[in-house]
Amino acid sequence: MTSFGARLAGAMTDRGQLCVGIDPHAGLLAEWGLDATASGARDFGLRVVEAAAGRVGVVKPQVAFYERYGSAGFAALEEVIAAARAAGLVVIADAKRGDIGTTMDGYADAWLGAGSPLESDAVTISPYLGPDSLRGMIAAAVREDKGLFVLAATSNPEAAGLQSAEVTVVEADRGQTVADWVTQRAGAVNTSAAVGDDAFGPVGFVVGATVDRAELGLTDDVLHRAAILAPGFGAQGARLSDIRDLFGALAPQVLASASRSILGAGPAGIADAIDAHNAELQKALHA
Ligand SMILES: O=C(O)c1cc(=O)[nH]c(=O)n1[C@@H]1O[C@H](COP(=O)(O)O)[C@@H](O)[C@H]1O
Repeated sequence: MTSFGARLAGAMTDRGQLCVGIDPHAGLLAEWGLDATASGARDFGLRVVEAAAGRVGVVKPQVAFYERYGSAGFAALEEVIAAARAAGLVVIADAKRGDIGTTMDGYADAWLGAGSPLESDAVTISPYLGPDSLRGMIAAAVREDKGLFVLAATSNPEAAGLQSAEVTVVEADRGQTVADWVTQRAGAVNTSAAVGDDAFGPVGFVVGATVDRAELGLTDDVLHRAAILAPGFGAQGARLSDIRDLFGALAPQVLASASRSILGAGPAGIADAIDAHNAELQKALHA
């Protein structure tokens, strides 16, 4: 199978750098004329997939909005993921899983395992049990040709206090922020012999578009060969037209993620909203 890094880079080259979030929260379901049930969330997801296919290369279903309906919600999510993958979209399951090593293996099986009902192309994961807790998950991504997006610099303002905190790391010869530590440790595989020389390695990072990377001690070199999932555009205030100012030399690595600013257009307007987001992004990237 082609590596995740190659699949993602191909999707970004062919279809651009916009990632459409699939976030069927209660307010949006009501606006879309759908019930706040697993079946409503399923119909919502399938309609977003239909609009996204051929317009973008990547979608990101928000697992929480399916999980809230229990087993019926997971069945709905399985259908949405399968439909997206069948349509040729790269699927990032936004599950934000994080636990100790052996338990993480279970999450790896669930989200990355070949033939798993929830099999996706990549999953978001949390490193706050320590970056080494991700080791098994990273090994699974390499083995399965799948991807990970590790929370490094999240878009929510209250996270900066934690992610910019300095840690004492025995092997480091300098103080390191939590964000720097996480990206350095988890991203090491991207330049190791274990992976090929595709544009991206298997470990990407979440770096919010609303974040001051310098404050978090995040330098460009630590993100070398990492895909960057950047939420925060649209509803959270960052503008796609500013992508080059926000990300500088990293801009070509950025997957700009937006949910509410697209989904709020409703079922009749979503295709146009995706086109408008794409046009704004393309103009900013290639001006
Ligand atoms: O991992 C994420 O996608 C994520 C990380 C982060 O730092 N901030 C963030 O907002 N997200 C997710 O991105 C989506 C943002 O939605 P909108 O603000 O509506 O575009 C939600 O599904 C969030 O859970």
